[in-house]
This record gives sequence, structure tokens and C-alpha cells, in this order.
Amino acid sequence: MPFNIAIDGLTASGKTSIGYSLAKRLNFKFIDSGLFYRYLAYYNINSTNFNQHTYDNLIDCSNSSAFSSLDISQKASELSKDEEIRTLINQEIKKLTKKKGFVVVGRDVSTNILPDAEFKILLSADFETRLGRRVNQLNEENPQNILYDIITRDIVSKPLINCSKKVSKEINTSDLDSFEVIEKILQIIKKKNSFKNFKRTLDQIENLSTTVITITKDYNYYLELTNWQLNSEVDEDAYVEAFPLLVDRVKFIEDLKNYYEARKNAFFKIERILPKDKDHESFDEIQEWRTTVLQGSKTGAKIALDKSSSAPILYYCPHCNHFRKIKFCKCCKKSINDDFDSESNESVESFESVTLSSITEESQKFRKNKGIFDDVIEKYSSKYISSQSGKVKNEYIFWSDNELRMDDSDNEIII
Ligand SMILES: Nc1ncnc2c1ncn2[C@@H]1O[C@H](COP(=O)(O)OP(=O)(O)O)[C@@H](O)[C@H]1O
Ligand SMILES: Nc1ccn([C@@H]2O[C@H](COP(=O)(O)OP(=O)(O)O)[C@@H](O)[C@H]2O)c(=O)n1
Repeated sequence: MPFNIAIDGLTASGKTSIGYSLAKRLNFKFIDSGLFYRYLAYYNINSTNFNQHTYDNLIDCSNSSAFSSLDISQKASELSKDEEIRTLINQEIKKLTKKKGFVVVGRDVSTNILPDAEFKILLSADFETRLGRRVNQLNEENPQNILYDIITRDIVSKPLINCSKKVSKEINTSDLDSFEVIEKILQIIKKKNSFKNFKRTLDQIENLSTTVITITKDYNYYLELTNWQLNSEVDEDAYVEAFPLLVDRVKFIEDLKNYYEARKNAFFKIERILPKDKDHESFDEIQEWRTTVLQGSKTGAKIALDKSSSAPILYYCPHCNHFRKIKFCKCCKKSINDDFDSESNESVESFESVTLSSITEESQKFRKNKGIFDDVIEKYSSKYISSQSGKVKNEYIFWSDNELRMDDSDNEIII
């Protein structure tokens, strides 16, 4: 399967040399986004005309002596502050790499240029190491100039690199030689590919997740729990708004329980086919999967099945058939009678037995386990609407945790 690799890093972290060698190892094409800035700087300084031949040579070029001098470097940094220039270069590289099979390096590749790259790597190294590398690399008579150059470029680049940290796999190269860094990157690629099959199995079980819930006689809400790392925390307010009727809340919890149960069984099925051999190349990752994803899924199932409740966190008003967070009903303008809860009302009891507070507590434990398969989570979460509000907005209901979304606009499954 073709893919792109984005490599970010501060100056002299090794982006260009590592990226180029990696591209050669994989038979990929190489693009140094910095060269595009240097190219513009060169023409800016020399006021010569655009040269298509030189431009074409920017691809698969790791070292263009024509563009490597310090004054070009400084001009490039200056030009890179211009948003219009950045956008232009980003668009150009996006276009060039559409067909995949590229290693692209720079300082905002994983965040701005190729946020869709299948592999995102951030190379880092301590300041002294980077300075030493650059001094060795450039035959500059006055190392002071290089020091100044790196410091000024670092100041501008740090925010970009901080963004990259959030989405990339960071490799600290201070104590690694180039060969070791490349090996590390290849390992990351290999590991991820060895999980392709498991992911496919996960994809196959997605169809277990569709549940239709009737909330009121007027609306059919289609609820799809697509995320296999489903977190059962449902925002209290959204819950109240979405399921004003007790019977529907109970039904929802029942559906959730069935969903978890189905998921749990599906995960166990996968577990059965995973290699158990300690020497297997993916053993470490499989172990991680067991303790995070599988564990999470079990926890999920446990939450829904666990009927031992603490105090109810919502109070039911029998007059208007609404739940309230306090013992006061807004619409009836009355205190909710304490005695009501103790009346033998089947539905109230079954609802109370699954309190939201217990769900929240468990799901927080569950959530801590996130982190593995970030790429998959990223893929799914892009389909969710980002909102923590849990309020009804127009016809949409946004659930907490970005994991559930319900919509009655055209009776379609949204996620
Ligand atoms: N891991 C490493 N160990 C030793 N030298 C390295 C390493 N990575 C890069 N270098 C050297 O450091 C210098 C700067 O690397 P370069 O790839 O130009 O960095 P960047 O593109 O991030 O500015 C080059 O001479 C390169 O060969
Ligand atoms: N993706 C990129 C690449 C380079 N640049 C700018 O272009 C200059 C030259 O690129 P380069 O790759 O040779 O620079 P370094 O990463 O070595 O600093 C950098 O110093 C940045 O100012 C950028 O802003 N964004």
C-alpha cells in the first residue's frame, strides 16, 4: 500500500540526511520543503529569472550547494514568515505528493503540509548536538554565525515543532547515529503494517455497532456507536434532553449493554487469533493491545452489566415525566417528593441502578488507556463532531467524548 512519510524537526536535527536516506531505502521520492524556501530566497537575493530546470531539481534533492549558503538560509527564514508564501509552498508539495510514495521533510510537514501522511516522525536532538552537526556540515569560518543562525531559526520554529509533537512519533537522535535513526523509523513502519490484518478485523466488526433507539413517538433517533473504543460516559444534560422518558433511558442502557457485549465477544474472537508466541515480531504491540484495547472493552462491558448502584443522580418528577438534577422540578415549580423513589416503580429502579456517576467513574479509568492505535482513533475521531457540551443544538444532539452523535434530520446514520 503506498504511503507518505512526514518528517519534522528543528534545524540540524537530521531531517534532510535521514529523510533522503530513508527515501532511498524505500525507493520513495524525497522532498525537502526547506529547499522550496531556499529556492525562493535564492531568486530573491540574486534577482534572476525563474528557472524551470532548477525548480524540477528540487525533487529528490538532498543537498543543493547553490542554495546552502548562510545568507540564503537567513533569507529563507525571513520569507517563511510570510503566510502567503507558506500557503503557496504547502499547496505545491501537497499536489506533488498526492500519489503517495514520498518522504517529505520540514518543520511543519506533519501539521500543515501533509497532515494526512500515514507516518509522522519528529526528529529531535539537543541544542549542542545540533550546533555541532551544523558546524561540521558547513565550512563556515566563524561558528558564531552558525550559532546565531540556529538560535534565530529555532525561535521561529519552536511553535511549529510543538504542534508536531502532538501528532508525530518523536525520535531523539542525540545519541543515535544516522543509521540507527533510519532503523528506528523503519521499525515504526514495519510494526504498523504488521497490524494491518488486525485492524481489518476490527473494521469488520463495525457493523455490530448500529442500534436504533426510539426516543419518542415522534422521532426515530438512529444511534451508531462506531468507535470501538467507545466510552460510555454520556453527558448528563444530553442524556436528560435526549431521553426525557424513563423507559427510553432504560432502553438506551440496555442497548449499550448489548453493544458492549457484542463488542466484547468480537474482541475475544480477535484475541483468540493473535499470536501468543513471545518471539513473534509483533508480540510487544499485541501485549499492549491486550492491556489497553481489550481491557478497555472488558471494562465497558462491565459498566453496562454492573447493576449495583449508588444514590440516584437524577430525580424523577412524576407530574411532568422529566428528570432533574436537583430535587426541584423547574416546570412544575415544586420540590420532587422524596417518597416517590421508594414507591415500587419498576422503571425508576432499573434506571437508577445504572447511575451516570458510576459510568463516569469507570469510563475515566477506561479513557486513561487511550494512546495506542492513535492513528485509528484519529481516523474515527475525525468523523465525530467535536463538542463536549452535550446540549441539544437545533436538531443535533452532541454527546460528550466526541464519540456519539445523534441526528434526526434525515434519519440517516451520521457517524
Ligand atoms: N543522527 C545523526 N548522527 C550524526 N550526524 C547526523 C545525524 N543526523 C544528521 N546528521 C548530520 O548533521 C548534519 C545536519 O543534518 P541535516 O539532515 O542537514 O539536518 P536538517 O535537515 O534537520 O537541518 C548533516 O551533516 C548530517 O549528516
Ligand atoms: N517546512 C518548512 C521548511 C523550511 N522552512 C523555512 O525555510 C528555512 C530553510 O529550510 P531548511 O530545511 O534548510 O532549514 P532548517 O530546518 O535546516 O532550519 C528554514 O530555516 C525555515 O525558516 C519553513 O518555514 N517551513
